[in-house]
Order: sequence, then structure tokens, then C-alpha cells
Amino acid sequence: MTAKLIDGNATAKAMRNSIKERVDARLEAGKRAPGLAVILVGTDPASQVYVSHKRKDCEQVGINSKAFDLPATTSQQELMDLIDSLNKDSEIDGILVQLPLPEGLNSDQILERINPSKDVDGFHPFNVGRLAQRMPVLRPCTPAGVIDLLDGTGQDITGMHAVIVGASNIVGRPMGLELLLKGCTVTTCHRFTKDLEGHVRQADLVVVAVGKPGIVNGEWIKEGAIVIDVGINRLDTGKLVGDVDFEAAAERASFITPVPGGVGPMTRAKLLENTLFACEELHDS
Ligand SMILES: Nc1nc(=O)c2c([nH]1)NC[C@@H]1CN(c3ccc(C(=O)N[C@@H](CCC(=O)O)C(=O)O)cc3)C=[N+]21
Repeated sequence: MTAKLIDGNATAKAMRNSIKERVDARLEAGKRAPGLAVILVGTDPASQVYVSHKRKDCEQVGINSKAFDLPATTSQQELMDLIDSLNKDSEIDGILVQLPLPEGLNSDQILERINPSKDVDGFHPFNVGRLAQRMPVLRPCTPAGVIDLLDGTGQDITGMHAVIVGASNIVGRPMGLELLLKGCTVTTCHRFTKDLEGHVRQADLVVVAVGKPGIVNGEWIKEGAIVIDVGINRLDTGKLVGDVDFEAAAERASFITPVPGGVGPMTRAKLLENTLFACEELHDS
């Protein structure tokens, strides 16, 4: 392997430590702890694991997490009412609705109900619009975490041709906005893209967020390119892998994120940072 590994675990840990210090300083100054409401609807096992991680992360840095575990039979109206009450709750700085929601619930309508100042996922159209217009407030956690990882490499990505694979609302689209803001020339590929290989071969920076192991062949990576793998796929063997064929990509890349231990831990750390930001800058200032 010739690529340097981008260590998301270490970067996330340093970020949590600094968040903890800032929270402790608040408490010493007699201010309240930041509060995060974590809402889980239904019993999807993967979602249960993710949510329990997020709650532990909060505990570790001194953020008060308030758990709402709702049955899969919860109605749209009940969930909307819960959001309304959390929007009004002065102890709550962030509201996280774990996705995907069970079938029958309209997640777009629910996410749009969250007060934009409590939208610590950065999914609300207000926050996406602010980012699109170069005035970010709360930024989507995964793309913002990727930017921190890129900053950590010490490479200047200004003017790079960035190719994003995947155009979801939660990663691909905001990732393009973040990279534009960094001065990249951005290409976004998606299910209708005709020559994925041709685009990836041109990229100085590749960000892959599809959720399909091997969607990017490692041999497509240009010599010296930076590779960011957002995919998290559990194989039948139990092994976690990303979307990029890691071994072959690492032969060519200059920097590459591993899975696990790359982007995932940063997504979680950014959620904590957004919650503290909402508390200090949007609610308690
Ligand atoms: N409202 C909402 N916000 C989210 O941010 C959100 C969501 N819903 N639904 C699900 C996805 C997925 N997601 C992950 C975050 C961190 C890891 C993570 O830390 N992964 C570890 C591995 C953990 C393991 O071993 O399973 C790693 O990559 O090293 C994984 C997945 C956030 N999501």
C-alpha cells in the first residue's frame, strides 16, 4: 500500500476531547449543559446500535441526551407533536430523528418541522439553503466531517477536480456544496451517470457515498488522488467494508479513509459539535 491512511478515529477523538473541555468550561461558569433529543422510531437493529453509540458519545462529552424510543406504529401526527414540544423545550439544543423512519412516515415533512436552530443533522431545507448560498449555519455532519478529515491531511484541495459518487440529500448533495465552498471543481455522479469509470479516472479527489461494496473499482483511482469512502456495508461474513475496493485503491491513492475508522466516527463527532454550536451560538448567547 502506498496511500497514507486518514485516521477518522483519532481525529474524532481529538474533537470529542475539545468538545468536552468546552462543555466543562460552561458548567464551571454555571451554565447549563447542551441537550440533544435522540428520537428512534421502531426496532431496526442497525438503527438501535447507531443510536446507542450517539447516546454514549453524548455522555462522554457531557451533553445531556434525552432518549425517545417510539414504537413503529407511531403516527405522523404523534411524531410532529413530539417535534413541536422539543422545539419549545429550552433545555434542548438539538433534535435528531434517526433515519430511515419506518414505512408510512414522511421523513421530509418531519425533518422540515424541526426548528432550523435545533437541526443538528443539518438536513432542514433552511440549513441546506444557507450552505448552498455560502452562509452555512448548521452543516450536515458527514460532509462537514469529511472536510475536517481533508483539512487534516494538510493538502490544499483548492482547484482540485472532486468527483462525488452518490447524490443523496444527506451526503452527496451537501458534499458537493462543501467542496464548492473549498474551491473544488465538482462533478456529482449518480444512478443515471453514463460513464462512472471515466469520471472517477479524472478525479483528484473522490468521495463515494452509495452503499454498494465495490461500486468504485480501485483500479479507476488516478495515481496520487485522495479517496474518501463514506459507504458502510456489512457483508454476510460480518465484515464491515466501504464502497471502494480498498486494497487496489490504496495502491494508487495518496490518502485514503478506511472503513471502519474513517468517516463514520467523524459523523458522530460532528453531531456533538453541532449540538454545542447550537447551544452556544444559537440558543444560549
Ligand atoms: N438522522 C440521522 N443522522 C445520521 O447521521 C444518521 C442517520 N440518521 N441514520 C443512519 C446514518 C448512519 N450513520 C453512521 C454514523 C457513524 C457510523 C460509525 O461510527 N461507524 C463506525 C463503525 C461502527 C460499527 O462498527 O458499526 C466506523 O465507520 O468506524 C456509522 C453510521 C449516521 N446516520
